[in-house]
Amino acid sequence: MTEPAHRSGFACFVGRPNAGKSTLTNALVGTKVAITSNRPQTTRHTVRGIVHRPDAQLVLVDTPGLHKPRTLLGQRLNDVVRTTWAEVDVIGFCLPADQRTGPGDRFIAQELAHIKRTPKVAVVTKTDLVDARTLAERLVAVEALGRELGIEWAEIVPVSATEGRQVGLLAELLVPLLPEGPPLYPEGELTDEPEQVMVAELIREAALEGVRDELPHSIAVVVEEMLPREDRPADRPLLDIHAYIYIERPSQKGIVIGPKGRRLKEVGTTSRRHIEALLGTPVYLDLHVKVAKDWQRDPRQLRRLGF
Ligand SMILES: Nc1nc2c(ncn2[C@@H]2O[C@H](COP(=O)(O)OP(=O)(O)OP(=O)(O)O)[C@@H](O)[C@H]2O)c(=O)[nH]1
Repeated sequence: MTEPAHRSGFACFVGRPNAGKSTLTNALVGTKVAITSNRPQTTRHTVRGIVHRPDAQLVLVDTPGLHKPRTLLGQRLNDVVRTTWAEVDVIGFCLPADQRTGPGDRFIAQELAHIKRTPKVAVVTKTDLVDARTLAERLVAVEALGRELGIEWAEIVPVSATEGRQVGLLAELLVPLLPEGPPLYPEGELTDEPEQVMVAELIREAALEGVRDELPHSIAVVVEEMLPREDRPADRPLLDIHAYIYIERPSQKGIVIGPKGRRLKEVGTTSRRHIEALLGTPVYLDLHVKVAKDWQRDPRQLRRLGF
């Protein structure tokens, strides 16, 4: 018997904010690469996780949520999403099991219906949050949504990323939808997102914690420099990271820094812990807060801030 051909390609998960895309990416890849949170719209950059298997390599592209654009930033994000959709080999449409199909899902599904060539897999996420009967109803509703909009689901798969339920099955079902080809990335590589971008995401995540309502979308982070400290013994390395937290108005400074700088200190401690876990090396983190006026509306600033 001949071995089946090796397959490789790209997949992206789409879905309304909080649908569980990042968590699913992490569960498939097995390492924390994308940023998750219990609040919507934390995933701004295209973060790839790579599933290496003997028979296939699946490159996961994690896109930001598609949403009604109100600012230049919103428009850019939507463009990124559509470009990604047209380029991948398979799209996973994530719908949370614990919520009915809403206008947000419908909006995305309508957009998806225009992308004819790419196979679409409906992934019903967070199955651990519902009973069997509700899950069955959701699966039927998802099928009906596809029929109504003229989308032919290649598969409909219920998963729980946090419990690891059916995550392996999802990978099994995605692989045959990929084209035949050799691995696209060397083994061992989890993501091709530059480390600095991931570090910036971790800092941004920590900076937003607890102040999201006051500062929605007003925080951007740029890592200026990441350098190994010189004159350190080989067994005790230290990575110096210098980063700026950008806000839009001077009045927001107080919120980020907090009384007597306590909040900023917390942000530093939390993000340093996450960065150390990500990079596997001790880190010295130097954080500064800067005002970049109306950065969301200024193309030059947006580019500088990585959007
Ligand atoms: N119980 C349960 N919770 C989940 C599961 N998957 C994700 N969640 C939770 O749902 C929330 C949103 O998950 P994310 O993975 O950040 O969702 P997302 O779709 O990437 O969200 P955005 O980045 O906002 O687009 C987080 O609090 C997760 O812990 C799951 O399988 N079961």
